[in-house]
Amino acid sequence: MALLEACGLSKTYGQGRLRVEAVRDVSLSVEAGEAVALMGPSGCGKSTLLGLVGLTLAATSGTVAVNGAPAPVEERKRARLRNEFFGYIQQDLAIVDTDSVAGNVTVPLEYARPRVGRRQRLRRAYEAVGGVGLGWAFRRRASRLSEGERQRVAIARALVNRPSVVIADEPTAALDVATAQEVVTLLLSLREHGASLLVATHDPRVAARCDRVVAMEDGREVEVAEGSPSRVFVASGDE
Ligand SMILES: Nc1ncnc2c1ncn2[C@@H]1O[C@H](COP(=O)(O)OP(=O)(O)OP(=O)(O)O)[C@@H](O)[C@H]1O
Repeated sequence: MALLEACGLSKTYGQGRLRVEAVRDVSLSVEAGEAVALMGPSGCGKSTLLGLVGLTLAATSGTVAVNGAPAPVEERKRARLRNEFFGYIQQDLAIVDTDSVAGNVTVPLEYARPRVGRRQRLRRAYEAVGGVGLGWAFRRRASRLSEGERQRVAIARALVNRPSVVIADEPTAALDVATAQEVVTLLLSLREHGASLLVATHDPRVAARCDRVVAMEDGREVEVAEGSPSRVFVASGDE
């Protein structure tokens, strides 16, 4: 049984002339401890698919099962599952610049059930921040950090609630090559704790370090030769 299993997912935005079929009949599974890269040209539906699989978007059709059970439809139950099962790294990072690193990283724990007390929240946040090598910046304002450091804050926040699956949207897009490699190493190290990674990326170097590549084009999954992310990248016309 896959940890996460999506079947026949489709998502249509808008209506009439504004109608966009962003994802069309895509199936995808993620096993425990697996890192899966989602590749394809800009606008092919990667972020939308991450939203559907990560239960932050409602599908037009198709199903998502978590640990073999269908994802709940009711919003409160979905929110709870999102908080317990997933960690998210959004494309724009969604870091509150005016808050400290500690303040940003404790956010998922504020919604955790059963409740996690303040002292425990800070302890776990400090552990997560230390785990990404930013212990020294725990009390620092997020706005004072470099782009690579902010990316690490986003990773710490995604990990703080010990998720089973981390969903990352272009986590290396704004980084130089060396920092991007460090960030990927950090993300892949989650597997040592049994967590899985589903990462949308344009970067073949990121995809090459994952266990498996799922390629998309125009909302659909396309065939990819086993273990050849660079071919996908070239075929997608981005290089
Ligand atoms: N909220 C929305 N309303 C209408 N159309 C949308 C919305 N979000 C995305 N789209 C459209 O859906 C299609 C897929 O977008 P999506 O962001 O999922 O692609 P992507 O592969 O992640 O792109 P990128 O790599 O540039 O982030 C695009 O045509 C986009 O313009």
